[in-house]
Amino acid sequence: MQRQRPLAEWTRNHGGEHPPASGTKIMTLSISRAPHPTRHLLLLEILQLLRPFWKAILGATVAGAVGGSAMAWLLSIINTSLSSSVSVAGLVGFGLLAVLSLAGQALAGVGNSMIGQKIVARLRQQICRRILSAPLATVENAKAHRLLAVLNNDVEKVAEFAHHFAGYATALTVVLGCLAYLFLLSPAVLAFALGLVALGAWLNHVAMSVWVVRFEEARKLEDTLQKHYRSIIEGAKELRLNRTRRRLLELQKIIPLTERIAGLNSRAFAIFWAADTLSIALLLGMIGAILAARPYLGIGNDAITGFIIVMLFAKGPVEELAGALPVFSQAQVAFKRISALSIEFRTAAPREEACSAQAPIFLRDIALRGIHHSRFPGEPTGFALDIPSLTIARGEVVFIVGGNGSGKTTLIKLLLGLYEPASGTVLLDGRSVTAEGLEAYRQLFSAVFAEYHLFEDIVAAPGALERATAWLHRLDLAHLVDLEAGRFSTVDLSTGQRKRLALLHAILEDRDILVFDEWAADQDPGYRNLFYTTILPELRGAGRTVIVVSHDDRYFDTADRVVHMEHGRIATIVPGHQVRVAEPRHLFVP
Ligand SMILES: Nc1ncnc2c1ncn2[C@@H]1O[C@H](COP(=O)(O)OP(=O)(O)OP(=O)(O)O)[C@@H](O)[C@H]1O
Repeated sequence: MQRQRPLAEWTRNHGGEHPPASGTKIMTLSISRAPHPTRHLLLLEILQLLRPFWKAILGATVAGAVGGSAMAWLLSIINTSLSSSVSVAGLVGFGLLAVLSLAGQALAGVGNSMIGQKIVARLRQQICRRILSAPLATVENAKAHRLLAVLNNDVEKVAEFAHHFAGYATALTVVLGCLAYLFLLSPAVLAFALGLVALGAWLNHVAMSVWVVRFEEARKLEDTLQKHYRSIIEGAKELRLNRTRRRLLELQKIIPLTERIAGLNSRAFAIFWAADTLSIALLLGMIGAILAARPYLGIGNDAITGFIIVMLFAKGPVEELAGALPVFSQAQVAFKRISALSIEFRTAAPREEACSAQAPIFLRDIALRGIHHSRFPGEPTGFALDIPSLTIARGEVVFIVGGNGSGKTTLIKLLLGLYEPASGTVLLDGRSVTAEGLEAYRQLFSAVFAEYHLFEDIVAAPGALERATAWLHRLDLAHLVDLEAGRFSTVDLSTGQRKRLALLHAILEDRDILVFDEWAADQDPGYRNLFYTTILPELRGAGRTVIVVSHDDRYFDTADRVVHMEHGRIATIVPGHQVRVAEPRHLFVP
């Protein structure tokens, strides 16, 4: 693999855009620091999210505006009817305007709630897509608890805002309609009302700038809380065995942290309620002041009663809008977090459609040349892997061995094209694997990692499902697991049994190269023996190339070659017997 240009440089030159889909050789970036989403990038993210819905947004806005204006007109009819008798035409007008106002608001409400929900769905899809297409190192470095906090917590906050958005939008159109009516009534009265609105807005703005800081602080702590959640679920066994650890986690971590988050949120809401009460006090004060100053203002009675009707009518929607502010602030904080993650995961990898999903033809060998890889680039200490040259021939069974932390797993992740090296190349049949070819290159492999995930669905080569039942018998799983509509009936099994099911997944995929990272470590002696002395030779016999990370020195002689790793380097390669490449065929039915 050849590193062409780092993502940071690309992003600098192209304003954070995706690189062109094809014709470029830009590789994915293995390590990316969490970027701070600038206003520009945030705006870009928001616009990208809204773009597909602009017609619906426009329609809902027009419906809302019509509904709000009709409401204002309605208020004018009510006001004039208070001082004079109502004609039949006036009553008909009242009815029509009421229908128009309600229809406009209902349409705006339905439209906005649909748009809100679609935006949330899109947001969820976009984050998942970005995580799915990001370089493995970015996912690993982002840490699971942080990703989960964004996926669960932040998206929910945005969803909550989206859920209420229709109500807010309707309230806003009613308030705007009321202001329009005040203008018709008397520009002087409108000026009063606008002064009031401006004062209220300023008050809320000041309060918001204080409470947003609290919300942001609380949100930061939620990441750590997610980590503790994982500890209490994943560490359930250990925590039950160690009372001191359990008490420490609960008393010194979870309780203080949750209290702190609650305290920050409560203070934020207290500020909101103070600002809200002050705004209502302002409104009532203004009505009182107008009533008191009526004789001196030179404004007609109509205008005064109209003003009071409008103010009292608009109080409800105004309160609703004010109540939306903390929800909006929380959604804003959450959206910033989502965007930061989204931008961090916006990879310079070629777009999906530009990549071939077809595995290339594998004729001769895969190789690493001049590879240097460091887990945390730029840091002088820390693990680094240096592989000047390593070639694995088709049909070979190669063991990668060495002490803990010597770099075996890192080496296979480089061979699989999962990590991008800082320098050096991965070669397939002598040709370097480019960024565009990487996706296809990875389809050559099936792997069972030491830290693997067991999927229930079987995504197998055509015809492989028939072989699955036979393999379930062979691996002594048939009495526990069934095949149901292309999936395993259960994956809730013992550690060794789960690993055997993972092996079955790899075999059913029928790929050219199989990689097993300490597969036999959890197996009983019988299955360990079966793996090394029967399954590996069978795979070799079926023309497969097999790479095995192993600590089982008893079985090293079953390999064609043993690559010995030490401190991120190849210490020795012990040659085995002559490799005889078998004709590829489907993996057999046992
Ligand atoms: N999750 C991690 N976070 C930080 N550094 C890591 C992590 N995993 C591995 N490393 C670093 O990478 C080095 C190589 O790890 P690697 O997993 O490749 O070793 P290994 O030979 O497969 O070890 P083992 O036999 O224990 O599985 C380690 O020595 C460690 O410094």
